[in-house]
Amino acid sequence: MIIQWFPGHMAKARRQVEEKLKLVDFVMELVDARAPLSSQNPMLQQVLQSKTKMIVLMKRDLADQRVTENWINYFKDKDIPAIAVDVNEKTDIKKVIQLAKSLGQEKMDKLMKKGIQPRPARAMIVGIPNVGKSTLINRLANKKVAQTGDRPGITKHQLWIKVKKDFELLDTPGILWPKFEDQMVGYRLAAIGTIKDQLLSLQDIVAFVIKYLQVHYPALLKERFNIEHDMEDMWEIFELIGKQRGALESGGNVNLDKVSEIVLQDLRAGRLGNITLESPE
Ligand SMILES: Nc1nc2c(ncn2[C@@H]2O[C@H](COP(=O)(O)OP(=O)(O)OP(=O)(O)O)[C@@H](O)[C@H]2O)c(=O)[nH]1
Repeated sequence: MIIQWFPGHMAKARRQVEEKLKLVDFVMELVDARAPLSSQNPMLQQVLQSKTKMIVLMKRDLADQRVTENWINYFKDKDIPAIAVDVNEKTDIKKVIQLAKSLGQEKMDKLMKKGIQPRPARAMIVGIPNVGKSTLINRLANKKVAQTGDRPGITKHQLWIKVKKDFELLDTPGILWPKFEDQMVGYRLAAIGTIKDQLLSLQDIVAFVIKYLQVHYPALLKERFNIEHDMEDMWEIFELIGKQRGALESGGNVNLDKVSEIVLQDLRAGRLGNITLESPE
């Protein structure tokens, strides 16, 4: 597999997350609802150790709702509270706050039993690049929310966002790298736009997507590109799409990279329909 993060980079990211973890009671791990396992960080569990976490499946508006429900049950079976979110839905944001408050409350109850004074529960958001960390923080902060100010002895500029009177959020998320051990993971992450297209062959990513759609979403593929689920010749498929969408070179040949971009743009924008690229089964 050609994708590599510099080990130094990873170590630094991990250290930064570990530092911030000391400040919080629980963690909100953001994953992409279109590929919830592939977009998890492989080392987060080790980093978290016994810290409580909840999972937020982001971008549910682009994912397949039925599969998203399966994923929520999958995590719940592992005793991890999970919730799916479209950041543009206010009710989703409210549900995140409710769930976070209940986790925070559990934590506070435990601390109070040990004689510690009640205080707001604190959480941080972690996730791989582009999963929606900043957007969710902004929605939770809801702009008018006051920030509680620097706390001494902690990295400068680190602020607590007061989401509710009993729930505060660290204003900077923890960024962790995705896992690349498996080529399929790479394809899924590239398809949803988490990793740069240049890291894998654009045409390979699209061939992966088309094969997946032929098996799992044949009707959507047929509707958007008029491609049958049993068409095997990838060259023919690319040609068909290229001709439909005018992705041609000067000599009239189909431009394969242009076709690839069209398919990926359609997929990422949800124009193909609601699609999830991996299932719990
Ligand atoms: N459709 C949809 N798009 C979303 C959702 N949440 C975030 N996005 C989009 O995803 C993209 C990435 O969001 P960011 O908040 O910048 O992601 P991030 O995790 O902070 O990214 P890094 O700064 O790279 O670590 C943006 O274009 C957001 O608008 C969602 O629920 N639905």
